[in-house]
Amino acid sequence: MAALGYQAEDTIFALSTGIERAAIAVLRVSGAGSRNILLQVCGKLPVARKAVLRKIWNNASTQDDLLDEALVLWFPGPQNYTGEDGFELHLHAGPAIIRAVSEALVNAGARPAEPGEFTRRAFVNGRMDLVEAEGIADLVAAETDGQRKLALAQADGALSQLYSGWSERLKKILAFQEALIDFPDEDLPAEVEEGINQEIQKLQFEMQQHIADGEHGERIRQGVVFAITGPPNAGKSSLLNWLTGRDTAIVSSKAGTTRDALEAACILAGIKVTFVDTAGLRETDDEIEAEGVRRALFHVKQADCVLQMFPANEPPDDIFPGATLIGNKVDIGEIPKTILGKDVFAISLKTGDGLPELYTFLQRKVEELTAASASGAPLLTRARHKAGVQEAVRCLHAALLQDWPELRGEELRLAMRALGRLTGHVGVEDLLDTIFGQFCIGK
Ligand SMILES: Nc1nc2c(ncn2[C@@H]2O[C@H](COP(=O)(O)OP(=O)(O)OP(=O)(O)O)[C@@H](O)[C@H]2O)c(=O)[nH]1
Ligand SMILES: [K+]
Ligand SMILES: [Mg+2]
Repeated sequence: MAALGYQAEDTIFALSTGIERAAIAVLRVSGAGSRNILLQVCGKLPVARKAVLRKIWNNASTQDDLLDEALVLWFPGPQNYTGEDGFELHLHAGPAIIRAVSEALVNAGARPAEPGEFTRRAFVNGRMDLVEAEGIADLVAAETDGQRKLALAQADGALSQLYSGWSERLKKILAFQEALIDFPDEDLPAEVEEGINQEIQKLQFEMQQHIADGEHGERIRQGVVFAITGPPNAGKSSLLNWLTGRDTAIVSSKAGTTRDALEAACILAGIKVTFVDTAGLRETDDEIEAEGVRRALFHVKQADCVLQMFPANEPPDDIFPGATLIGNKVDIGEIPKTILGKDVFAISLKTGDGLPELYTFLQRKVEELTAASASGAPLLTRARHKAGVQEAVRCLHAALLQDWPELRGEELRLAMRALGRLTGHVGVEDLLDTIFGQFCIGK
């Protein structure tokens, strides 16, 4: 496993609870020096994994400088989060107490942890793989139910099992492939080679399926984006404000009110949804408005879903690909039921007509965009995973095209390597800083 010589032997500590006002603050310590440090600040080692009330001293042996009375938990390694000896102090959460106890820990030989250092140690000590560690980072950052569920499954190893299952199968294929290389003149049944091909194709198919479902996982993790577009005065800003329950955008009867793209987010069907209100689309000589229109079109292109609005009596001639049509101001004029064969939602942001139906539709749309995979397999959640699985698919494809058994074996090994990098089982030293740098301090 990767060596982290410059820091692995240090004993680290961090405040694991938030810095807002609270009743209790947890200081967490991990590393080989934990036992001695704990003895120095509280005198006697508590029973493992049992919360015990103890006085915390700057130096327990001389009993000078009482700092707090706290719950102490002693977690000897390796059966704990980081795999090293460690302990927790559940202090009264006053800033002066936290500062004084932190200083006592430094006096005793610990140093403050870097962001993600606890989890990085857990990885280095084989307590979890990289995909699980990323799941922990996502779990801590989760704001919506969708993000929480996805992260929990990942931290729990569901995605890792999928990837390591593929690795295991590749290992078997490779073993058969080696047999073909080592015993070219033996009478290995023709089914062996045929079987290898079939198994490679099957793996390739499953991986491609996983990549195809991956958009859903990334949307759950990062949220779904809806762009609101249409001509000036369609009521786009009114819709943004209504959907998010906030007065984000200026609404006025002056056409061309909105220039910049405005974003506001809310939670819909357990998913973070960002609505982008944009400048009304029209030909204009005004330089600033023209830039607004250019940006509007950019957002329409980027969005997961486009809400194309128009005011009563002004039905559009063109429809953006895949857009949902919304006719507003049904209170003052006619709105066609369909345009170019597409259904139209008739609403009024003034009277509230049609809004419950639109809201239900948007919830369904979000569910559709983030639905679990048809096979029930865990979803891919990050670009890093996508790149790794894509690389493995490319290698399997190359293996299938390769007639030379030795070269075919090499492609299979490269595919295994791509999967190994995902979970962190091979060659990931250069990735570690990127991955663990995203964590907060204390995790
Ligand atoms: N009668 C009626 N007026 C509405 C309705 N919805 C919005 N309005 C009015 O229409 C005008 C334009 O609304 P906005 O929300 O600013 O429209 P917009 O599409 O954002 O306009 P731009 O930013 O200029 O492109 C405002 O005066 C709103 O009060 C509606 O359902 N019925
Ligand atoms: K307007
Ligand atoms: Mg507007």
